[in-house]
Amino acid sequence: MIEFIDVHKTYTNEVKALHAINLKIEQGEFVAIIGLSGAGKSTLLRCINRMHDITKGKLIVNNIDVATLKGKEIRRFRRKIGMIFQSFNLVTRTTVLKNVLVSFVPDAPLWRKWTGVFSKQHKFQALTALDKVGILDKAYVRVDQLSGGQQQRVSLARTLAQHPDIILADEPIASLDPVTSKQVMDDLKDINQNMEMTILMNIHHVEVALEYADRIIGVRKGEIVYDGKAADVTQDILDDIYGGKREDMETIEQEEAYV
Ligand SMILES: Nc1ncnc2c1ncn2[C@@H]1O[C@H](COP(=O)(O)OP(=O)(O)OP(=O)(O)O)[C@@H](O)[C@H]1O
Repeated sequence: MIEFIDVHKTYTNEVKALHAINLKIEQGEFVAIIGLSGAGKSTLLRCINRMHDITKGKLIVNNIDVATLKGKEIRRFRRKIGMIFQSFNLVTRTTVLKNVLVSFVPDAPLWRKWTGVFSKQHKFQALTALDKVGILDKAYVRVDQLSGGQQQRVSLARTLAQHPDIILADEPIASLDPVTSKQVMDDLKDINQNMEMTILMNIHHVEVALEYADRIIGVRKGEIVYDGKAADVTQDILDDIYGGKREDMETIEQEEAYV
């Protein structure tokens, strides 16, 4: 479970990115975080695996108080939290398989890291993950010879090979065409349903968020303004998340009342 208890995040430049966030996400949920650019979506996601430190409140992930982790504990903790990015974060000049095997590096003995020799078991796990996302046939192909969608699948396979409890997806389809986006979203849904991994995703494509996620969290100016079922999201709710149109309307109505 992921639990935010009155979490605040202020960056060193005084930008208040998160304000009084209270949130509980149960294991196995598929959640999409939506909101305008700069609303705080990435910050919220990146606090979960301690890429950013929170400045106030408490953040509990799988019964661990994230702020108390130090050094090696952070690395161990992160192994249970996979992350995929808009930019895929792959080493493009090497093979797909080697990119997936990298997920085992923290566990590998030092000599294996130096020589790049991985155990049969790790290779089997990496190939299984590639099979799971439908690109087993690309295992020995260099990443720079793959399409964007295939590269995102490699990144997903690398995450799956870790067997995480949680997958954080930061704009996973932002640089993909609609057809490839659908394949990646189908993969995420399948992983969520069949492997019971929690998926927490930042996304600008509202229609995709509503189609795939079970729960929507709407963030505006660092605050949660909607938290509920995707099926219950209305146009009014979207207007509220994206720019406070309703507030503007109320102001206009009040001004008109004075004329
Ligand atoms: N490392 C940082 N240092 C200082 N300020 C930051 C940093 N990262 C983000 N911010 C600021 O914090 C606020 C929230 O940013 P964040 O990236 O979380 O928003 P977002 O909703 O993910 O935006 P986008 O959709 O454009 O990715 C913004 O005002 C941003 O400029």
